Amino acid sequence: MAGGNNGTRRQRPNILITGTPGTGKSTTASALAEATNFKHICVGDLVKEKNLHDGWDDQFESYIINEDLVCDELEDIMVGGGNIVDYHGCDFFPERWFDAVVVLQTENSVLYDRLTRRGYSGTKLSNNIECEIFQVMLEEANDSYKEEIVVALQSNTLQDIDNNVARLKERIESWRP
Ligand SMILES: Nc1ncnc2c1ncn2[C@@H]1O[C@H](COP(=O)(O)OP(=O)(O)O)[C@@H](O)[C@H]1O
Repeated sequence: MAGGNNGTRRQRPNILITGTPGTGKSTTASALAEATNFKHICVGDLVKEKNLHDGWDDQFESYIINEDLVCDELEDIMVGGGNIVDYHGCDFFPERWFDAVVVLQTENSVLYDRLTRRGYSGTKLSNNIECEIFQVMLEEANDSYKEEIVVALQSNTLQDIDNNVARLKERIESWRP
């Protein structure tokens, strides 16, 4: 993990929202960005838009993200704070970028339905369900960031989204450099 925490220089915090695909990162991040006037950065979309990848992976049916290009692209933006970043991974970002790391979690049956509706099937579907069962994203967050900034939140219902956004908004508003 590169660098220490020099977040104290930011006037506003940066929040990372992570979790297995389908847990509601994008929905939560965009609602939170709207509620706080922060910038929502969907890393998946950025990778596609700016070609920050090394091609398409047929097996995983996704782009092979180029982590160095993503970090270079975001560095200047992150320095200023006020960002809500969403991505289904967190171990390659510089630790110093984030003041809170939120891991969204969803019950297996609920996640299964969401991913099926999204058109996932076969290995792609089972890989993602396993990722959630084994809490891979929570473990990655705990391995990559200080315990006190990692928070796991349930994302099963629309009410959960409202609660999570309200809670995170409060945390953002009470944050001090
Ligand atoms: N907590 C939730 N309750 C109900 N539906 C949800 C919830 N979170 C996400 N969804 C729905 O599940 C789908 C995937 O959500 P999305 O935000 O795109 O997930 P992610 O960004 O983690 O892949 C969307 O159709 C969204 O409306």
